[in-house]
Amino acid sequence: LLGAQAVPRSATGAAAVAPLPKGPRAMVLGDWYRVVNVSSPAVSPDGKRVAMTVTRAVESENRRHSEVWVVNTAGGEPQRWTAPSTESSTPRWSPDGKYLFFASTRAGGRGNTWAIRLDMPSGEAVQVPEYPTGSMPTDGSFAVFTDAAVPAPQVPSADPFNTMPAMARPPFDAITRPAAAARFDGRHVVDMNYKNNGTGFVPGRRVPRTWRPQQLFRQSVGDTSKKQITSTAYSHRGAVVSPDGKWVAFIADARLRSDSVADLERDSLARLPYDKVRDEAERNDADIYVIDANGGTPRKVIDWMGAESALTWSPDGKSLAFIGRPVRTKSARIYTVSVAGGAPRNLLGDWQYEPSDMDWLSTGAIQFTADIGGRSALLRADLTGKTAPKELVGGRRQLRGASYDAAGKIVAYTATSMTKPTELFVANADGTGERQLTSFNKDVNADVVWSDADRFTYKSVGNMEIEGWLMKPYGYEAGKKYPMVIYIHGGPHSAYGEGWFDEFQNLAAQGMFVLFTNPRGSSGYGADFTYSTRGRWGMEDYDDLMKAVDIVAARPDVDSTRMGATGGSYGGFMTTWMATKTTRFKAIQTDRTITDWTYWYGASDAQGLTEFEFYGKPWDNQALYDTLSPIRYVNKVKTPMLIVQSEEDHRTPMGSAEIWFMSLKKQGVPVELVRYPRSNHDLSRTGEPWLLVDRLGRLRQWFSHWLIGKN
Ligand SMILES: CC(=O)N[C@@H](C)C(=O)N[C@@H](C)C(=O)O
Repeated sequence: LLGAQAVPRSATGAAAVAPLPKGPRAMVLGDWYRVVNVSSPAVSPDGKRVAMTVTRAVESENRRHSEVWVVNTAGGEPQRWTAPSTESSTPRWSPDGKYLFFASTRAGGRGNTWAIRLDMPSGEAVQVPEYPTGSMPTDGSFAVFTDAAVPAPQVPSADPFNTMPAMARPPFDAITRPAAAARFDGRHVVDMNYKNNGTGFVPGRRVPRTWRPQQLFRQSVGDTSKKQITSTAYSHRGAVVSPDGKWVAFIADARLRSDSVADLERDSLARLPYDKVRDEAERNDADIYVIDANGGTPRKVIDWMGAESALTWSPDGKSLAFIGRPVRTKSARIYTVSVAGGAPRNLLGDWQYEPSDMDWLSTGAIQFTADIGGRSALLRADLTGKTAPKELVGGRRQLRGASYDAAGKIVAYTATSMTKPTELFVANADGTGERQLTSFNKDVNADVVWSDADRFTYKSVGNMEIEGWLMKPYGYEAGKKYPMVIYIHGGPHSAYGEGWFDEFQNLAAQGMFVLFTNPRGSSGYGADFTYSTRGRWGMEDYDDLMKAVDIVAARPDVDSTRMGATGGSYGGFMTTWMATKTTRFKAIQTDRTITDWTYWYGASDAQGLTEFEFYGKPWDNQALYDTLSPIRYVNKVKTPMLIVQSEEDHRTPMGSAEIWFMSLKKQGVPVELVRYPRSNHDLSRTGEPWLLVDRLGRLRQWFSHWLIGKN
């Protein structure tokens, strides 16, 4: 009766949790549930407190749980501020200090914005409809936000298909109809975007296509009425109010064309075959505008070629800063421009790295975080643009989510390093006086000896410098030889780095070296590096990976006869590609894999990736789609492979894994396919905890079996 029946179908049942041995010791799978994640720090306007989201796994219930916690910047124990019975996250303080707002799914309210009162004792979270959410002037008297002014079109209540499951209903443009509404529960598809990795299948429209341009609204604090200040056929994006409350800056179509015209033009261009002159040219789809905060006619601030984002006012209200990217293949820069107009100033010059999270502080400084290869740092831009930005907080770690007090004196951020899961830190805004404010992971850190990694760089094809890391096995002893597994990241435009990572720790704990690198194509090294693999996937980036393997295999403590490879998504493509090109690995694991780019193009929710990277659609460039598809060379594979795939992965759908599995089976190559239910492309990151940990266990077992000879 137990057996298959004992496996729960969903995350509802509670299960007993086995106690773990005291440390110091190697990580065991159960430790995964103990690691706490800290995110979304928010410094109070007076700089005295920091609120944050704290997320833990609830092992017995196979779920994660998030709460809002608060800690004094002066130090002391962090306190939980939201109820353990509900999910709460992403806190933010009202500028007047009266409320701590946060997102929550608790029942009995409208929308998901809730607040804790700070100006009087109050036990329960409340909703405050008279306190608007949006961009506020310095005095915090009102907020500006964007919303559609017209309601979404409703399907008539008399629609004969209303009783059907949403995906089964015949979409608006459909020619066919169910023989009987009650007898068809399949999926009827007419539109291109009918599935999405996160949300799953997306029902088609039951009404004609309409446009609902985003308008500017303002709402005063203490008043629930919302005043619409624009009424246009184009959308307003990224709206920000000037510090004095008189103006609103926003981003909109460069010619203020209606959303319908801009969308229809984009749709028809997207149908054309790749054309070098047209598709590689700089485009000006959007520009920056300013409008009176009570409405009127907008004025264009600048005609700037490229895409603008992260619009921010200077504290004196005379200038605007934005992050601009001239074309997709060029690095993003921070620019400032006078509100009166004129040429924007590039503050980063030809600095190699790209900004994110920019703030223009009330002290006048522009600060931002940036990935510097595999680490990240907090930096201050030179407002003249003459010198490279100054690193304020850095080191071999990853910083995220910088948040400042109103005076621009204090900054809080989360940080993680190779052997330290995320915690909250605070420093003076100039980077001095840093202190760690939380130790949520104290107990697990005391029990588990997390493995550290040595960073190295090496020269690869074309003299390109590549960054890599080698993580030592748990219990490493000089003079002994250990197996090694190389990890290959996805994207391909993402990166590994200087942060605690469950996957690396999982294998290092089994007594293996873990090698990871950022081959060309990775993000974090500037756009030239990121896009240097365009049309050449699996070529020089493969060489970059294999050169790292050569370097490590030559070490006296690495057993080059016991090497493995693993990777997910683009890394899944690369592991199958490797399997067709070399037999030097004793075992490979391929995760959320891609083995045929033409199949992937048709089945994935992200065709734009290869349309750009492979210079067109499969029928525009079929030879490239074929040449770069591992399935074309599957007859060369000799290496045992573990394939891990999620049933609801719409990014890298199951077909690639199925054909790989069948091809290896037919050739007698050892292969296992593990298919995870109720999970999508993000199983290894945000999947159900029991399934996620099960996957980590399979990787341990696979490599232990083939590389160590134990299971
Ligand atoms: C853009 C994108 O989703 N690419 C996928 C093929 C991919 O490689 N994703 C990475 C980020 C992953 O690890 O899932």
